[in-house]
Amino acid sequence: MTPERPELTATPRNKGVDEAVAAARRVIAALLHAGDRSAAEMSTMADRLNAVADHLEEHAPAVEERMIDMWRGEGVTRHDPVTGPENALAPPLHLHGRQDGSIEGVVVLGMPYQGPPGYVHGGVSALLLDHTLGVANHWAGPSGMTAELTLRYHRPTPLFESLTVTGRQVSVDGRKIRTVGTISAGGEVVVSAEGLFIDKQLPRPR
Ligand SMILES: CCCCC/C=C\C/C=C\C/C=C\C/C=C\CCCC(=O)SCCNC(=O)CCNC(=O)[C@H](O)C(C)(C)COP(=O)(O)OP(=O)(O)OC[C@H]1O[C@@H](n2cnc3c(N)ncnc32)[C@H](O)[C@@H]1OP(=O)(O)O
Repeated sequence: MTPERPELTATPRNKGVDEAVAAARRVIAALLHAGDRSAAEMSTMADRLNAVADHLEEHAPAVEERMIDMWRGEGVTRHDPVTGPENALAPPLHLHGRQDGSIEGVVVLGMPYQGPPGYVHGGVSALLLDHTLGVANHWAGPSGMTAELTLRYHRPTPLFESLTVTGRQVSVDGRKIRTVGTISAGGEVVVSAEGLFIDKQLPRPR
């Protein structure tokens, strides 16, 4: 039996790379928050962070090997820049399926995602919606690559508040897949999206 709210994105594990990535997200947000107004000694910070990066680079597998890994099994939902618990650029948005065939997730965006003062960058909203529409297609049936993405920004999208992101496949006509989605804040739609996806799968690294 399908659970009532099936998970469509990987649940972050409180260990391994997920745990380190969660810490990296904190560092990114804290650096932006602190800025040069902070009392922290930033050149010491830079040395410490570079030492961490040196260590990681030294122990990382070859890119080709890692790419194969990323596209195997559950890996497909672990590395993307929207939901991926292994990707420090991902807020991350956690998506689940709804009984009506659409999908939904909730996210709070902080300073690293700022565009206009106090509000989310429009390109970040586009990123969230492109990905959510793509996952909505996977959930509903045929999926593909984004050919067109049309956005309407109705109201500024607030930082530091719960945002609900939704996606729903509306039609499939041959290879053409049409999908819609929204971002809402406080129960009001702030961004809406319409996407045209073309049924095409690029080969996975192997
Ligand atoms: C069971 C639940 C499991 C849930 C699992 C959860 C997660 C899923 C797992 C993995 C998730 C991973 C990712 C999914 C999420 C999000 C992904 C984000 C999406 C992207 O980030 S993706 C990158 C950006 N995207 C591109 O990088 C595309 C570049 N582009 C191309 O690669 C080609 O351009 C392509 C392929 C689009 C088409 O090329 P093509 O050669 O295959 O087809 P062709 O050109 O013949 O077009 C066929 C018919 O579409 C019409 N058509 C085409 N383009 C059109 C347009 N723009 N406007 C209007 N009509 C258009 C033609 O007019 C023709 O129409 P007609 O047949 O009527 O003549």
